[in-house]
Amino acid sequence: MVKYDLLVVGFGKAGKTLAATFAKEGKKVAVVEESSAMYGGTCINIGCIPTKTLIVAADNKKDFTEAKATRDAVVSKLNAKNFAMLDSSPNIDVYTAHAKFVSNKVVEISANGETKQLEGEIVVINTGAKNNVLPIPGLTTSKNVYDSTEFQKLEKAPKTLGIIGGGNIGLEFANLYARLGVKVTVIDFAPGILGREDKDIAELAQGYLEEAGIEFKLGTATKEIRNNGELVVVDTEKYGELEFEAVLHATGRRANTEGLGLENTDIELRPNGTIVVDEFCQTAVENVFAVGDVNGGLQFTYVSLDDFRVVNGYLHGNKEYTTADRKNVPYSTFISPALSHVGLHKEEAEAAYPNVAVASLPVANMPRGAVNQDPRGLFRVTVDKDTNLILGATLFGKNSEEIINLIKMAIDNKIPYTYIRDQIFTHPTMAENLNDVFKLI
Ligand SMILES: Cc1cc2nc3c(=O)[nH]c(=O)nc-3n(C[C@H](O)[C@H](O)[C@H](O)COP(=O)(O)OP(=O)(O)OC[C@H]3O[C@@H](n4cnc5c(N)ncnc54)[C@H](O)[C@@H]3O)c2cc1C
Ligand SMILES: NC(=O)c1ccc[n+]([C@@H]2O[C@H](COP(=O)([O-])OP(=O)(O)OC[C@H]3O[C@@H](n4cnc5c(N)ncnc54)[C@H](O)[C@@H]3O)[C@@H](O)[C@H]2O)c1
Repeated sequence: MVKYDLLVVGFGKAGKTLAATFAKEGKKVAVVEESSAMYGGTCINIGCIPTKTLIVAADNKKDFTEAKATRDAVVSKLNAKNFAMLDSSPNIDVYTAHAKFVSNKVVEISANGETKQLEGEIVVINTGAKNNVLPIPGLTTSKNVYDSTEFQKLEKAPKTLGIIGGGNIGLEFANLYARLGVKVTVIDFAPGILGREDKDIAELAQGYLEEAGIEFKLGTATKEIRNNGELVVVDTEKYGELEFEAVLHATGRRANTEGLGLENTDIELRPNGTIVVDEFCQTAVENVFAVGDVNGGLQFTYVSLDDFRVVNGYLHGNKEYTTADRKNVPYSTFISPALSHVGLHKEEAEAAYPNVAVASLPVANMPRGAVNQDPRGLFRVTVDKDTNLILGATLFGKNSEEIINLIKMAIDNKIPYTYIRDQIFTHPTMAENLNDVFKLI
């Protein structure tokens, strides 16, 4: 048995940051990662970074082969950098092996036929999530059907692509592949895409995606998937049989707790496989934490990083910040243009506050829209007129993934909308239009 001050299971965002922090303080740390292809976790290797690299490459008019080569180069560089960041520390042992709990604070690791037990005074579970596999007959047995991880390995783009699931992953890949010249069809059982957004904004987004050549087959279940030679047939309830060269399925991601041996511990699981934690990300076992996607919170890299802040504070005697204090988490969907949101949506705000003002400004009216030669999109802000505080914003337009963070800061710090309305911004920028949209309140 090898003993450590901190044992991290899974090389995710929160865990690797805790490992580096504790090692700097002279603590003995182990990090167990089951695959060398995953040093740095999902975001670096199969998630945010490779997909956004592909999107930028396509924006820069690279073809599929060039875009894929750029993606692969960025991923291998960051994978190596992440490994080196931990491995170069004399206080960290990185084990490339599958970890399985044998008791509350002991995991067994096995690699290359060798088995070892590691014990942590503090244990952090950061095993992330994996692609959900729906029980559709033929989904796992048909040729040319991929999840988002396998799909990124293709060396050649299909001519026609069916995407089952029009969520974040589905829409980002749909827009990307349409730009690369692929005929894309999105199939979803929801009646509309982007269901949590204001209806008119979701419809606007769908319109832009359709202009990009994407077809939508919504409000339908998929009965079966099978092959017709090399082609994939998706048999849908509402639209009958649809045929594609390849199919991507992206219908959510499930916590990675299967095969982790948690039945040998007192750690509790929810029915959907996520780990039950308190507001410090602590499991039912003292000093055993679960962070990132595996604990059932929002599945974003920056939420995993925020779990790090919570656990790190707790372990250093600062219990001021908990997950219950985490509010106004912004998000962006990287379609073209990017769709970003923070705080309440229009209807939520109107239901919660008696005196709400909502203002919208089309990108077509913005000087930077003309400069960018891209008039698509809309900025919408929602304000409580009784206090002048901002309740929410949807920024749909180029670079909104950057600007949305400004609004989050304003909401968190209770900066009244009048401040942003009258603030000096650089020109010509997308951000300066916050002056004008708040002027409409
Ligand atoms: C295609 C795609 C695009 C995405 N785009 C974005 C985006 O733009 N922005 C954003 O914020 N989020 C995005 N996400 C979500 C984001 O990637 C995840 O929320 C985030 O990476 C989760 O990090 P984590 O800390 O939970 O762990 P992860 O980074 O998932 O790390 C978990 C690690 O644990 C390892 N592991 C699992 N089980 C074991 C075991 N038993 N033993 C040893 N190791 C194990 C895994 O191999 C993995 O490396 C995207 C996800 C995908 C799939
Ligand atoms: N830009 C980003 O920040 C970003 C990008 C990609 C992924 N992510 C994260 O990864 C998570 C997983 O992404 P995702 O796209 O897999 O999940 P998702 O929850 O965003 O979307 C899943 C989609 O699948 C659909 N669906 C479910 N069952 C279906 C069925 N039987 N047939 C057809 N459609 C069905 C749902 O209606 C939904 O539209 C996201 O929730 C997000 O947290 C974030």
